[in-house]
Amino acid sequence: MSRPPRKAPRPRLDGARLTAYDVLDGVSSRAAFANLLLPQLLRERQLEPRDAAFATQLAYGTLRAQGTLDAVLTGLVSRPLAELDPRVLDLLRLGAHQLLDLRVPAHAAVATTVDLTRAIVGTGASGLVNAVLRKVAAGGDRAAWLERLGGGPQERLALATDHPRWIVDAWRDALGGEAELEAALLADDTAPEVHLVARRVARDRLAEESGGEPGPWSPYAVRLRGGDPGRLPSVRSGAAAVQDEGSQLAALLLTRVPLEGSDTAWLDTCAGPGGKAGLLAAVRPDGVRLTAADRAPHRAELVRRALDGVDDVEVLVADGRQPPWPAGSFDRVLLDAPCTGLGALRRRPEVRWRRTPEDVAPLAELQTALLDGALTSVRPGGVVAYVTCSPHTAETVDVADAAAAREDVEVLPVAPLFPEVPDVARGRYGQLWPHRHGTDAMFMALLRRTR
Ligand SMILES: C[S@@+](CC[C@H](N)C(=O)[O-])C[C@H]1O[C@@H](n2cnc3c(N)ncnc32)[C@H](O)[C@@H]1O
Repeated sequence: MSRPPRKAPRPRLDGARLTAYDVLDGVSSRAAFANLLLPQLLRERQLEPRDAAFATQLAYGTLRAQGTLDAVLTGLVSRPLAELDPRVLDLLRLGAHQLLDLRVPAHAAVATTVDLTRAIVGTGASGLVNAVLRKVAAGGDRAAWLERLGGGPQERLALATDHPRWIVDAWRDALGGEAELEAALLADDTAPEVHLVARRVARDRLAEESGGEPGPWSPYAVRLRGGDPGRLPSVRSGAAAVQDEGSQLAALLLTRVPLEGSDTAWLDTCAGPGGKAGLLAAVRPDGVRLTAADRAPHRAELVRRALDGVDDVEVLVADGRQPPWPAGSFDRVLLDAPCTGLGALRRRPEVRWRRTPEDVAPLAELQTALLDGALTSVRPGGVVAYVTCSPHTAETVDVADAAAAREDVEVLPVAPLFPEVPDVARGRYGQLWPHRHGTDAMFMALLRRTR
């Protein structure tokens, strides 16, 4: 009996690099979100902590640096990058990131990427990857490549900080100049700390339980240095939750002014998945009923779960542009509007390359209609907090200014309501920044219906 021919041994693939590649592939071929896919793969594959950390660094770093990596690769392949097999492009980016941004020795970065290419795409492609990555290595480190790529100061800043040019321009506009621009862009490239919100547990007890520190701005915030918040008993019971300290301030803004007359009906008009509604439910005075609505049934379901067991709340599926409740039903309304999410780029490394300037105008139109709906929902004398996790002027100041131009609307300046938070004023409105406050870049406006 003849023995079957032995298969050539497959190179042992490096678990961290394979996992990073699978994240890049999920993002480019299925529009996956890296911050959801990566933890799932790490759980399934049970990588050693060191490998898991390396996979995270590789995947997030490659996704963030895509623009710079593509600028380098463009000159080294004979075809436009868009015409390459997308798997090959992801592998080239993964290899180039190790060569330019990490202290991985060139031979290791090239050899491991070639092995991956052979296993994932085939031998033919591995030759191309080998040749291109050798040219990347021969061109020196990131600084040398940036010098070679040239461009004007703004283009260089975009490449050096791994941001698309249009976002650099939007940041400059929102910051009012160059002074903090580079610091703001670099802060966007740093993984955020995990923040907790103490909803039905004392903040000090939560800090003790988690080993974290009280947050500097929100009286409910705890900032963690590490560890898995999902293991904490308070998080498991729903007494605490993961929530950026900036989002906590944005929800608290709604509560910071006294009202004349009734103050018993609060509305969160875009509530899914329920983070801010959870905090509002916890901090409202006795006798206040909270209504939380979302247009998407599955998002409303998430709100229902977030508020499970909480008294005096109602969760509805409703379109905030055409409120189904009578006009003037509420004393306070939070509108945490759908937006580009450009203020949370630290959390979602691929979003800066997925979003385009064309996304902004339709969102601004939706935000304007939602703010109109929120102002219809609030009674004369009541307040609307308009917040976004984007600092882009068209989604923030422009939307709020347009509403403020109505004769029945008055702007309540935000900064005096947060005396403990430095440098929060953006004119009459409020703006948090990662580089200033260690939070997402949340925008906040507070409007009162005068009649
Ligand atoms: C920024 S998220 C809200 C986050 C939420 N406030 C929190 O803290 O967890 C925006 C939400 O608006 C919802 N939305 C989008 N268009 C809407 C509309 N026309 N009416 C009501 N909700 C809408 C989306 O489904 C999404 O859940």
